Amino acid sequence: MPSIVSVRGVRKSYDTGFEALKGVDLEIEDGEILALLGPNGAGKTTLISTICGISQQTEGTITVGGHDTLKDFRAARSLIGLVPQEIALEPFERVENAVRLTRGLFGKRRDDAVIEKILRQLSLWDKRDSKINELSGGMKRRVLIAKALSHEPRVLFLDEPTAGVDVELRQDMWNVVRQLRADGVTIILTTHYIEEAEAIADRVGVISAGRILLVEDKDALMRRMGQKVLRIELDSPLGAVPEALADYDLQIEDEGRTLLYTYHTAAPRSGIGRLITGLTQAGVALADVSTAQSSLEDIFVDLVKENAA
Ligand SMILES: Nc1ncnc2c1ncn2[C@@H]1O[C@H](COP(=O)(O)OP(=O)(O)OP(=O)(O)O)[C@@H](O)[C@H]1O
Repeated sequence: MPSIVSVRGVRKSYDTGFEALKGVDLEIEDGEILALLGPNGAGKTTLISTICGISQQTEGTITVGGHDTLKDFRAARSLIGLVPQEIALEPFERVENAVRLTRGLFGKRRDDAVIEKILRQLSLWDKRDSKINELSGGMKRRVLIAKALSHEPRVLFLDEPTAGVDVELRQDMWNVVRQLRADGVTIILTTHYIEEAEAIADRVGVISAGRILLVEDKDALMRRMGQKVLRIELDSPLGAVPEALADYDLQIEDEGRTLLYTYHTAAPRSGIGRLITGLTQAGVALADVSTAQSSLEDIFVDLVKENAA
């Protein structure tokens, strides 16, 4: 898939001298939903602000739709919609007006059909004449998205779209995001919720301490996540894996007292039954058995820890 956003060798130092981005390379594919995961202070907001041209990188280049964000700021920015985390709206403004005004700020001519389409898409059409302070929190978030879409951007950045919202509203937001993607909008969202990335992302990026540690297809990550480790504690130490079990990828640990068997939960058969039978037939006595699942959260935590070390 072609890239809609290219980030190459980007570094960003603030006036304090602190380097928040330490050489970021990232290709965002046209039409994808990319979730950016990272601990507090990782540089997610800095990266988004830099791509959107709100702050300028110290080194490196960024293009959006082929336009350089520094040399060709207006053209690049016109392709981007940004939904901030904080709800910052004029309380007494009416919904439709607020969205129309934002379109005007981008220098786009008035187009009521576009505004209607956006409001309908976000289920705000019935609320178009409501004052913003009369809306629920969820509806206010939808207004923020409508404003970000008012100038028909091709790329939409959502900063923590579901921070602090209840489960039902979260599902609702996910549906909105999926619908926008179906309409051809590329979506980048930052999130602290790993299950959010699992639910809607095509790809997942992990950022920590100003570096991108991983960008990977979500399904590939889920397959990794589907790994389980069966830990078998033995009564007495084992020198080698019994011949009959040579086709199992077994690890011997703890001077022969522990056997580790890694298997995929998605596989039709785990092979555990045959393994236990094989061990018993070979006269190996088991003391205890347990399993542990590696989750996206584990992968994430391990990655971040390794990077900090
Ligand atoms: N204007 C600024 N001046 C100096 N340092 C800053 C500035 N803005 C951010 N930083 C620092 O840069 C680092 C990255 O901040 P950033 O807000 O990009 O992180 P984040 O990943 O978005 O975090 P969070 O998940 O908490 O929102 C932090 O250490 C932060 O303190």
